[in-house]
Amino acid sequence: MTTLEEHRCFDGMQGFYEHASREVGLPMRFGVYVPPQAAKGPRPVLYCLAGLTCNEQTFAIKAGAQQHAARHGLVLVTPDTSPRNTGVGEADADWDFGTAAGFYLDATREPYAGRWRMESWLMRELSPLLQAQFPVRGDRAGILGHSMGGHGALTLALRHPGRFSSVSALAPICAPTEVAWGRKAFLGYLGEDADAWARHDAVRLIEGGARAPALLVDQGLEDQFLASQLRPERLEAACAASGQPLELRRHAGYDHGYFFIASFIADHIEHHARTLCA
Ligand SMILES: N[C@@H](CCC(=O)N[C@@H](CSC=O)C(=O)NCC(=O)O)C(=O)O
Repeated sequence: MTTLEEHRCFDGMQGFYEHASREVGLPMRFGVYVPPQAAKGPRPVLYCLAGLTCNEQTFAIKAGAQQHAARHGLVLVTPDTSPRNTGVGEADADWDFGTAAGFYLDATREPYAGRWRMESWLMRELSPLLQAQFPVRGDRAGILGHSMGGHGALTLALRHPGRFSSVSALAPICAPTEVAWGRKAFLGYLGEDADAWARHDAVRLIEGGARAPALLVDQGLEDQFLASQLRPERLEAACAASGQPLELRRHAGYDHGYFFIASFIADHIEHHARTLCA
């Protein structure tokens, strides 16, 4: 693991790191915020997944989460959103597919299958690496995400029961098989395999019986992607029909961006700390 940058932040340390990923076969980057309480021993960890066009620095720089993580003693991890410098030329053609648009799954379709292994990287490689290199408790992890990262947080929690004790999302893509961003990504990464698509769709997973810890979801009502790409009402309906606990909060006036995230991130950190730091 290589340290790229480290910065003192709210008496803890915000760093950015790179390691040679076995799963991806390329260097992968991630950010880690270590809170001051970690000086006395390992702390619970909260994975923060960013959206389309973002990298490992975006959430760390723009969300304003560190001050709240420092208060509660949570380690924050901000993984990059896709492999980089893959040599797959077409991966750089669009902002909503390929580079910076990994959708937190393992691709099965060429030319993406070898490198776009975001789910395996996060779940099988980054998690043990963090426990080995940082003061992180192995038994207490939460996950949150924004937009494409919200899709990632919901689906990873639903697909890996027991791995995350707390889950939340801001403006998540709730039903990717029904919207353009998701359909484009799933076709490109998974091909025309409808069953595989359903296994990476939060609404379909919940309808199929998968369960996650109680969900907190915030959504701005002036979000430019609300009706076309996000569809929180589909998550609301699936949770109501199946008994999956969900608190969905709708906020007048807020759009899709990081000013929205920064406005509600304290509530999300609090939501996770209530379980992870109990
Ligand atoms: N370039 C796009 C807008 C891209 C965008 O809004 N990205 C969001 C995530 S969208 C879903 O995953 C984001 O978080 N951007 C980073 C930021 O700093 O705001 C367009 O032209 O519409």
